[in-house]
Amino acid sequence: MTKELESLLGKFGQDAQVIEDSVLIGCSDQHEAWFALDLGLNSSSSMYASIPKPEMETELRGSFVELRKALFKLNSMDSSLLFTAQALLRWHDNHQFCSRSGQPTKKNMAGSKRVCPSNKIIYYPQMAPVVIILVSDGSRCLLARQSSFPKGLYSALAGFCDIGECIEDAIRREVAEEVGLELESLQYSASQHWPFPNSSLMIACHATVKPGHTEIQVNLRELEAAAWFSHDEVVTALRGEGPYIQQQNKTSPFSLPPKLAIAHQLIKEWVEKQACSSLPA
Ligand SMILES: NC(=O)C1=CN([C@@H]2O[C@H](COP(=O)(O)OP(=O)(O)OC[C@H]3O[C@@H](n4cnc5c(N)ncnc54)[C@H](O)[C@@H]3O)[C@@H](O)[C@H]2O)C=CC1
Ligand SMILES: [Mg+2]
Repeated sequence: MTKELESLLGKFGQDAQVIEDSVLIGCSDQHEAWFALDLGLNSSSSMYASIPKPEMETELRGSFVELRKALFKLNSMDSSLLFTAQALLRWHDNHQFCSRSGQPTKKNMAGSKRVCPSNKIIYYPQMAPVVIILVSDGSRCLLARQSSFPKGLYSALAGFCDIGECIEDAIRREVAEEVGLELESLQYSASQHWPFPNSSLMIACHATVKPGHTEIQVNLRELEAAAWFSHDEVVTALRGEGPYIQQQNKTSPFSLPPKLAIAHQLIKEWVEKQACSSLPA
C-alpha cells in the first residue's frame, strides 16, 4: 500500500517523505494498521497545495465530497474512521508549534501526540465534551433549530460543557439557557465522537420536564426556533415524509438529523420508548 501511495504522490510531483505525516486511525480485523494522510487539497496554506483536485479525482476514479454531505452516504464503520482521521489530522495541523517555547513540535509515528523538542512538553489530541439532550414532557419531545441548519431540520438541544462543570450541570444549564425549562429527570443514552466544529465527545441523554412546566422561552441568540413535537410528527419525519412546517413565513418539510448523528439515534430511541409505553398492559 505504501508503494501505491508513493507512486501516486510521485505522479503529482510530491516527495514520499510526506507519508511520515500520516496518523494511525485504526486497524482491520486482520490486524493491518490503517493510516490517514492529509493531501491538503482544501488548504491554500498547505505545503501540498500544489496537488490539483480534479486530476487527483481522475486518478482515484472518485470525487471529493464535503464531510458533512458524506454523512448521508457513509456506513457507521467508514464514518467513524473518517471522523477520526479528519479530527486527528486537523489537530496536528493546528498544533505545529509549542505554545510555551514557540518552537516547532514533532509528531510521534502513530500521531497520538506531539512533543516540543526544546522543553519536552507533550501535547495530546483533545476532544471537547458536548451534551445533547432530548427533552420530553411525557408525550411530546422538544426539538430546536439554529439558523445554520438546513431548512426545516430540527435536532435535540446541544451545548459545550463549561470548564469545571459535570455532565448533569451542563445539561440543566443548557436546557435552561436555550429554552428556559427546568428538568425533572435525566437518563444517559449513548456517546459519539463528532468532528464538527473541531473534535467533540457528544454525550447523549434523555430528560423529562416537571409536569405542567412545558412553556418554552426560546433564546433567540442561540436558536432560531424550538417547539414540542408529537410522536406521530416525529415518526413521519423519521420516515422522511415531512410533515410541512411553517418557518419565517415559508413552509419547509420537517426533517431530522442524518442516521449517523447521535441526535437521530436519541430521537429514534424516544419514539421506540413511546411506542412501548402506549401498548396496553
Ligand atoms: N452529532 C449530533 O447528533 C449533533 C452534534 N451537535 C454538535 O454539538 C455542537 C454544540 O452544539 P451548539 O448548540 O452549537 O453548542 P452551544 O449551545 O454551546 O453554542 C455554541 C457556542 O458555544 C461557544 N463555545 C463554548 N465552548 C466551545 C468550544 N469548546 N468549541 C466551540 N464553541 C464553544 C461558542 O461561542 C459557540 O458559538 C455543535 O457544534 C454540533 O456540531 C449538535 C447537535 C447534534
Ligand atoms: Mg446549543
